[in-house]
Amino acid sequence: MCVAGLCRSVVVSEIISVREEEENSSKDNGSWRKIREMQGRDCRQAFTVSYVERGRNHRWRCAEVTFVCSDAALCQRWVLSIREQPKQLLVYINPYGGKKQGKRIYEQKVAPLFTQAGITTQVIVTEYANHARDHLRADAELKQFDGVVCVGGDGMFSEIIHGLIWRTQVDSGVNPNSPEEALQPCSLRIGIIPAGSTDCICFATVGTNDPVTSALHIIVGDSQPMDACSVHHNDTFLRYSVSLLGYGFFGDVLSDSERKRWMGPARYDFSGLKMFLTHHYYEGTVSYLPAKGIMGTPRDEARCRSGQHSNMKYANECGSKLGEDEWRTVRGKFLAINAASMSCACPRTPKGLSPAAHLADGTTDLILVRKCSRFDFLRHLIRHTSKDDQFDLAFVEVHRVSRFRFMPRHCQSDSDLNLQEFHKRQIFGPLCRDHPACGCSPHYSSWNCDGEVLNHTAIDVRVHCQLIKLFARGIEEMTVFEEVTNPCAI
Ligand SMILES: CCCCCCCCCCCCC/C=C/[C@@H](O)[C@H](COP(=O)(O)O)NC(=O)CCCCC
Ligand SMILES: Nc1ncnc2c1ncn2[C@@H]1O[C@H](COP(=O)(O)OP(=O)(O)O)[C@@H](O)[C@H]1O
Ligand SMILES: [Ca+2]
Repeated sequence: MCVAGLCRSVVVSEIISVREEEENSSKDNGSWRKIREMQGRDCRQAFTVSYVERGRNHRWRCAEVTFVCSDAALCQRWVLSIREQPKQLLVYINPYGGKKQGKRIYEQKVAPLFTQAGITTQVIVTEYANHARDHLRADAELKQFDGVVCVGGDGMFSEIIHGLIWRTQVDSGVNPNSPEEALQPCSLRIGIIPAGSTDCICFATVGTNDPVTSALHIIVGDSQPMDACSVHHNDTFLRYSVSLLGYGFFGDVLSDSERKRWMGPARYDFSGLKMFLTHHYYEGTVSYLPAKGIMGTPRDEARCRSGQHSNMKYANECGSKLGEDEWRTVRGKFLAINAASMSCACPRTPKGLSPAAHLADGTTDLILVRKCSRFDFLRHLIRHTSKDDQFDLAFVEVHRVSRFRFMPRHCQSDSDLNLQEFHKRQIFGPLCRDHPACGCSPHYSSWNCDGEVLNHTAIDVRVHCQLIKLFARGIEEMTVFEEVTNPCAI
């Protein structure tokens, strides 16, 4: 089918909207006359298709093409051809995330696209922390929605999954508090409109932090399954994590930066530099269950890409219980203990904390950075921003695991303490009890759990394969184009 003499085609699954052109419409600015001149008098039907056009760096934009034909039935089939797209969405906006632009970004860039695509919305601008989580847990009439949209950063996304996962378990009679329970996957998809400080979950699942691109992934109804870890302390549920669980460096950066929220996203640079200079290390024991039956390792060259590895469920996942004897243990002094359940790519590190990690394979990559010199730690950090392998250093080890535990050194009673209580005690005592005057490392760091500080240090982490779904498709290989469907052929 030709437009202005050019043969054009559109990928059916990337149609945003289709509208019939009315011949006598008041909006007709002579286009029908032009269509007739070029296509002949037989052309009685025309329709305009809005579709996804790819730009640079995984960005999507909306483009339009008008098709003409003589056959009304063909035209109708096109109008009905849009595949399952969401029709009703529940939108939560965090007005205080990132640079406080969430509301403006949604109203100016996203809402008009939803309207064009015929999507209706219920919009809730949050009024306090955990507003969205609590609304999803108890109040939201979820049956009427095809998905939930989160406008904010990783912390806001974390609220949404906590609400949704909890609600799904309670509705299906699963005890969300038990670390041994197989959790019920959430059926509603979540869309992320990036409006936070790091926005790593959006970047690692879409390839860019661009609100329009994210809105278009929602409109075309993309679906990307994603793993989530449950974090427990002594059989008490603490939180879920989908991206980074970090103790030591990333935990300290987060807790320091929370006191500097007024700085906006720059707080992470400030606290990052401060914590790098402080150079604290922490002692403890990490035990882990290596992932079984896996098809890759954290040292692979291959990346998690759309339609390839991102949807691989490894044999170990969701699966057979591994015996207690298969646990491995590492004791030592660590600058950082990180678990990356996805690459954790973000503008700070476009390849990510664990570049070969997969979104939906039922595993997390456990990265142990042992105590080393400041210079060596800097080498490790800088490698996140270059082609060099950040794991190819003597003091770094990385394991693909399905479960892990951490126990800080020092007395059991300390590690059982709620961290707030522990920090209170520290105010009245020296940081290091062994060497009161030396100013060396404190005993405990805290865990950075997708950008939220955890109150306990001793934790038990289990990966739940494909527990949630996003309106995304993973990062596309730049050279790969999907099969193109010519409208003449439908
Ligand atoms: C000298 C060059 C140093 C380069 C360091 C590169 C390493 C950066 C890794 C960043 C990993 C980010 C993982 C994502 C974490 C987010 O969940 C969390 C909260 O995000 P948000 O809610 O949007 O604010 N962000 C962080 O914890 C920030 C870590 C920044 C560390 C410098
Ligand atoms: N209305 C609100 N007022 C204050 N805090 C909020 C509000 N809505 C959400 N939050 C909290 O703000 C924190 C940070 O949100 P996020 O969107 O991740 O921004 P950032 O990326 O800048 O950290 C989250 O912990 C979330 O629970
Ligand atoms: Ca994973």
